[in-house]
Order: sequence, then structure tokens, then C-alpha cells
Amino acid sequence: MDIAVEVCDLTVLRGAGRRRQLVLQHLSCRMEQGRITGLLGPSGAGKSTLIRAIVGVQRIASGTVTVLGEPAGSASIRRRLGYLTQAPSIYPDLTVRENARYFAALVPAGPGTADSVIEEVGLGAAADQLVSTLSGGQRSRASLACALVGAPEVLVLDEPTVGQDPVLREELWNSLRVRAAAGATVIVTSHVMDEANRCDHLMLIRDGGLLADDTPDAVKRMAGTDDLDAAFLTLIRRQAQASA
Ligand SMILES: Nc1ncnc2c1ncn2[C@@H]1O[C@H](COP(=O)(O)OP(=O)(O)OP(=O)(O)O)[C@@H](O)[C@H]1O
Repeated sequence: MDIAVEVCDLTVLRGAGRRRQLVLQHLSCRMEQGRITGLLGPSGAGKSTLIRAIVGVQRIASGTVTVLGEPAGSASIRRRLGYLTQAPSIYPDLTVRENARYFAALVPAGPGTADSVIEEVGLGAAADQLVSTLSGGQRSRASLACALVGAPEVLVLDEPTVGQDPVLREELWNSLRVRAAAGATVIVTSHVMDEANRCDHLMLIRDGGLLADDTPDAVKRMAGTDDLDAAFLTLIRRQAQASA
């Protein structure tokens, strides 16, 4: 399997002055092409920061991040990568369709692409609604549609299913699975363990380092349990005991 993303010895500091803090410490990992990799970990662990480094919008202190063979953030890979931020990043004064068409024109993507990604995220009925009038969950899906519009080879999604009901979550995961099967590299952050079970590979981040980096089954075996929630708690406690 080809490696789509390679992170080597990455250290990131965030904040300014006395508030400056070490967020990622000498972190190394790889994400395989055609796989769904889940980034998990407690709030504030550094998941979004790692994602920002992969997308190329995070200043790094040391280390390297390579995406599709190029340094993260290179102009040549920008159109090959789709990024969904936690806060929807689309135009509130445009409709869903106008937003999707705008991003499609930037790629540029084919004429039917905007409508097909709107259907893919389940917003067909709201396509002509202004984004400012959408619910939070709908807005997040509209933002996801814009991230999908260029059929990106690397899809980086920061909590894509927050605020979605179980049916929509199921549909969104099915759509990510279809994209991965077609060769896309999908990187997803989540706090939801039943979603972690759907990933091919999991990375558990804690205190800026990797606590686990394996398949869901291997992570469960490592912790001696069938339950991923319990597995993560066990691994976190083991680490705390080891460093006490
Ligand atoms: N703009 C910022 N300036 C300074 N520090 C920041 C900034 N954004 C995040 N941090 C800090 O970096 C650390 C990691 O944050 P990050 O957003 O990467 O965590 P996360 O694992 O994605 O958390 P969550 O699951 O809550 O989204 C936290 O301690 C946070 O306070």
C-alpha cells in the first residue's frame, strides 16, 4: 500500500509568550493511500493541530510532513487535498448550491459535480437555501460538500459527523468508505468510538504523542478488551502509570 502522508519527528508549539505550549512532541506516523485513518484522543490532545500540519496551515517547530510526496502546504498538492475544518468555512450569504459551484469552479471540477456532492451529503432538499439559514449539522454537511467537490486524493476531515443524526452518520461513513475504496486517503478526527471501529487504522493521540497506532482490532487486543472505549481508557491509564 502506498504511503500518502508521512509525518517525521514533528514538534509543534502553539500560543504566544508565557502561554506558548508544546502541543505535538516528536510525533511520527504514516497514513496509507486508500485507507480511512481515525485520529482519536482526549480534547486538547493535538488532533486538530496534527491535521493542520498535514494540510500545511500549521507553523511547525521541527520535523517534516510530506503529503503525496511533496512538503505539506505545497501549491502543487492544494487541489489534490480536501479539508473540512471544525467550524464550517463556507459563505453564509450564498446558497448551498452556490457555495458548491463556487468551490467546484476553483478546482475546477465538472459541471454536475456540485449537485452530486450536495446529494452525497444529504442536502439535496436544501440546495437552494442560504447557508445562514441552515441548522448547525446542515451547515457542517454543506462545508463537507465543498471539501468533496474536487474528488480530492487526500481528504482531511476534522470531526465531520458532529451534530449529525445516526442515519446521516451512517450515510456519511458509507460515502467515505466508497471514496477510500476508489483510492482516496481519508483522515478523520472523532470522539465517537463506534466511528473509530469503522476506520482501517487508528491513531490515539495523548499529550502530543502517539499512544496507539494500529488497526481497531489490534488496539483492542493490545488492551485486552473487545470494547474500544475500554481499550483507550486502559491504554491511557497504562501510560499514566508508566510515567508516574
Ligand atoms: N490558536 C491556538 N493558540 C494557542 N494554542 C492553541 C490554539 N489552538 C489550539 N491550541 C492548544 O493546542 C492544544 C491542542 O489543541 P487541538 O485543537 O489540536 O486539540 P484537539 O485534540 O483537536 O482537541 P478537540 O478534540 O477538543 O478538538 C490545546 O492545548 C489547545 O489549547
